[in-house]
Amino acid sequence: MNDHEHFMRRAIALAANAPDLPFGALIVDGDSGTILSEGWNKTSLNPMWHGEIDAINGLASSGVVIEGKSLVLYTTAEPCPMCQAAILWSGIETVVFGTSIRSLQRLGWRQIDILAEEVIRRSPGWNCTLIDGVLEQDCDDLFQKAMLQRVSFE
Ligand SMILES: Nc1nc2[nH]cnc2c(=O)[nH]1
Repeated sequence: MNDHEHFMRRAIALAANAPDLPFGALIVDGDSGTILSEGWNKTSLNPMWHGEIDAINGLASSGVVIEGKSLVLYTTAEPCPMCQAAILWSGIETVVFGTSIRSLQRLGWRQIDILAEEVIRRSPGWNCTLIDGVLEQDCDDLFQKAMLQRVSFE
């Protein structure tokens, strides 16, 4: 298992905290491999509290000095435009995700139709590398299962 898969497994484990909305995220120091913060979707408390926002807030309130660090964010799903903008503002260099927004839409998830790469493309001078499709099938399965559960309760 490579590092990306290792940390994506952790994002999947974090997503289990929100089985109906399995968006798990963590931020890692890319040089040392230290996990700096972890989060998951808490939109039942606040509609903006996406998994990525939870991890970013956790890092901001941890007191860890981030200057000079190469931050990598792992998330079970491609960041929405709100999260991708927050990622740019946070200086996170690399985002690694599992499921794509297109896959989520295919599985029936309501998503804002702006891809993370489009947010970056429209932000010249802001640097962020996207790495997609890490443990994609495992992540897709999480979202498919959550959607099937949801439909069966309707
Ligand atoms: N990536 C991502 N997309 C979402 N769409 C709705 N909630 C979330 C979330 O927490 N993360």
